[in-house]
Amino acid sequence: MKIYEKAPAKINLMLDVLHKRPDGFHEVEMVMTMIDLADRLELEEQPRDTIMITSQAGYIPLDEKNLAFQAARLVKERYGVRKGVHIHLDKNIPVAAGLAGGSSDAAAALRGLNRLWGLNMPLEDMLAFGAELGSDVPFCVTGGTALATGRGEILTPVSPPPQGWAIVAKPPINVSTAEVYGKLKADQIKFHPSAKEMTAALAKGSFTEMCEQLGNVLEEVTPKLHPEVQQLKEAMLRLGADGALMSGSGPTVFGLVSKESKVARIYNGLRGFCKEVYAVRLLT
Ligand SMILES: C[C@](O)(CO)[C@H](O)COP(=O)(O)OP(=O)(O)OC[C@H]1O[C@@H](n2ccc(N)nc2=O)[C@H](O)[C@@H]1O
Ligand SMILES: Nc1ncnc2c1ncn2[C@@H]1O[C@H](COP(=O)(O)OP(=O)(O)OP(=O)(O)O)[C@@H](O)[C@H]1O
Repeated sequence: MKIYEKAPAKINLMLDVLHKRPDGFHEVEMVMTMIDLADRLELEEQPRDTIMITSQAGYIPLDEKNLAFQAARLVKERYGVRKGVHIHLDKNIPVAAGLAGGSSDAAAALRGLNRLWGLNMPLEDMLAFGAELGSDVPFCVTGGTALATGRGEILTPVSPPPQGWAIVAKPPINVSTAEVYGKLKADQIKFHPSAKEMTAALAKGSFTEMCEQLGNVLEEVTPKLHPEVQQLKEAMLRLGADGALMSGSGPTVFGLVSKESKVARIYNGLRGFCKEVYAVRLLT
């Protein structure tokens, strides 16, 4: 039997850091939502009790470093499953981009294995396993639109964004999330975006107010290391995006537009700058 699971990418509509915690993680307030850009997982039982990961993408680890492998290993250990699985990852989400590609694959693996092995895993277990795998994984388990607090694993559902489009562009540079958080001076943040105002804008269904409330304190770090990030953001706005922001720790920048008629101009304008550009719907 084969099972298919979709693993959508996330964007951070806002990301604030409150302080650095004694455990080294940062206490955050983020509003995250999913976009219609997704990896596809194909899960199939194996005759042997092993976990095998394959992918058409040549540039991701396929061993125990892969987050989908780690998800499968965790489920097997905790639920005492003595069966093997082959997970094929059809990667579409750019890697190390700030779009939670690996985290979403891990979450989709948890959902898929629950079905493949008929485990009836309670949601709390999936969320707890997700939190062991990475800060973004619990949100990827539930999907939708949520306020994420703690180190990102405490989730409160909020209203989805109004209908609209995201133009997503990843410059050809690699960014380490740990390095970006490491370089942030949490006590010297110049401007804190507001989770409260963002969730209020979403509750109103106002595209304009959602765009006004976009903000990410990690923009104090990544664009200083890589000026292309700021240039891309400015290009998005110049080409007519209603709002633009770096997602997560970057380097991906997304621009938001409510009108489909504006999408092509921004998409085509950015293709000159950047090879990896996508125009996708916000998932509502
Ligand atoms: C930047 C975001 O993607 C925004 O959604 C997340 O905050 C990061 O989520 P993630 O990639 O799943 O992060 P993890 O794999 O848990 O952590 C990677 C590294 O980022 C740093 N980290 C992560 C989350 C957090 N709240 N504080 C941190 O300081 C830590 O140094 C950690 O070792
Ligand atoms: N299934 C996977 N897909 C992509 N990368 C993976 C996967 N599993 C492990 N990795 C590793 O994780 C690293 C980060 O990739 P990923 O695409 O998850 O980053 P990201 O989009 O910045 O995530 P986040 O937004 O959660 O910080 C990659 O360099 C890669 O080596």
